[in-house]
Amino acid sequence: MSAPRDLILSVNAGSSSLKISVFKPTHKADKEPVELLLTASFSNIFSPLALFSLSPKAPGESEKSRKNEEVQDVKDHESAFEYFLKSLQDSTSLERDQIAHVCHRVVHGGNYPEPVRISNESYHHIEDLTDLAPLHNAAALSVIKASLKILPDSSSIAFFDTAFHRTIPEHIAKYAIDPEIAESKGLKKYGFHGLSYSYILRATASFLKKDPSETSLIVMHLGSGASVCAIQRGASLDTSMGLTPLDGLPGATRSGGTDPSLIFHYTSKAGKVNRKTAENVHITDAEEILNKKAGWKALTGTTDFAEIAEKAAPSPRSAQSGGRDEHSNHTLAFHILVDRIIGFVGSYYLKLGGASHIDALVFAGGLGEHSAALRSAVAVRCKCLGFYISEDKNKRADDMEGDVVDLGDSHGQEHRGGMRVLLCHTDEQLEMARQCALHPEFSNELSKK
Ligand SMILES: Nc1ncnc2c1ncn2[C@@H]1O[C@H](COP(=O)(O)OP(=O)(O)O)[C@@H](O)[C@H]1O
Ligand SMILES: CC(=O)OP(=O)(O)O
Ligand SMILES: [Mg+2]
Repeated sequence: MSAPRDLILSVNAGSSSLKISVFKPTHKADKEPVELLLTASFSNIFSPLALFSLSPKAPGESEKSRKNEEVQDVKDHESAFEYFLKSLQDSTSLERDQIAHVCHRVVHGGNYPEPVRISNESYHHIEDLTDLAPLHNAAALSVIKASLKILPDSSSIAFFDTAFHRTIPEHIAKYAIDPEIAESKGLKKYGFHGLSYSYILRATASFLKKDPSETSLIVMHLGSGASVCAIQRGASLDTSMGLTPLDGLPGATRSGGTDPSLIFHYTSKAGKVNRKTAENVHITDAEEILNKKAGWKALTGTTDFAEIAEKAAPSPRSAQSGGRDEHSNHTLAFHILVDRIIGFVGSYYLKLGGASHIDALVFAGGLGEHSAALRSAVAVRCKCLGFYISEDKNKRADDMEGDVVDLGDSHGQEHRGGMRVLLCHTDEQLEMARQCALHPEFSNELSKK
């Protein structure tokens, strides 16, 4: 007898990584809707040797299927996905035929308010949005194409980063430009990392024993792409990324927000626009430079933030005093990021109406979850708003259990409005699988055998 077709595969195509998790629905109203069976990831996809890891999570699955290896044949997201499916078949007890749904994280979904099943029409609509998320949508589409080809009996469903931010009010989402042009070209703030913010909202509300619709947070998703979001009573009020994921905070290879005119001056001499030299730099080159050749990689030569945090001096003074010390660029990169983060935290504190309207400040993403030095530097600057952390808890956070960890200094909290400082281990793959298993139409298609 063949195994039931009930597995959910969640695929997250990042700018240089591919994260995949496999889930089984529990079909029980009093339990979490899905159970994790396996996680896999590829990093450094475009480097000569990508790194592949596979970890079984189900109790029955043999430890023998665990892998951590450099792989030769993976050169892009599509080949990484194919390599994963082959490993699933060869090294685990799971079968491809058991996969009912493949959930794809698609960063730019334009005005799609909900997940959509991939059809000719939705595929082409996502393709049209590729220019607005140049590091992401094309990678996701290549994996969608591969799954339609290799898994023709499973359905592919797109889950959008942008959907969470559809509640941002008009006066915050709109730019001060010609309204007709803005409307006809869809030029507005869309916001990203929405699957992560959805997960964090639910997880922190449950931790705080509140209903999500009564929970207000300032959340920092700090990964190789980084953003901040103000969540007011369960709805996105503002976020730091905009029309594209380039705006706001700097990232591993992204500049973050700059003066929009900077692109015209980038290559001209002495900071003056020289039409002759500017002619040689096409506008799409500028987009490529600001997305792929900027950020902390451009400042320091590495995308590894752990190395940057380790080499950065605790105060930015050495970077300001002429760059004499060996690691002044690391110091500069670290403190540029801290400066931009606290700028958004301060702004969102005001937009949310101050301490009595905010439940917590939340750190998440690769840097937010693992860099105690970055959390400490941000928290020191946010103390004046009434956010207190315990340095001891901050240092031990990696060893603390649970998907949400309280970093707070309870003495401070008791005396100032009760705002918490939390760390949340966010999980975009789990968020998609949950939404899929709870969706009336998609859940009906999961075998209950
Ligand atoms: N221990 C650590 N200290 C500081 N930064 C870290 C640590 N571990 C991972 N990171 C950083 O986290 C980033 C990746 O975060 P992640 O949220 O997984 O990003 P993405 O999935 O968007 O690529 C990398 O830039 C990496 O340098
Ligand atoms: C939107 C975005 O920047 O995503 P990521 O952080 O996964 O690169
Ligand atoms: Mg990410």
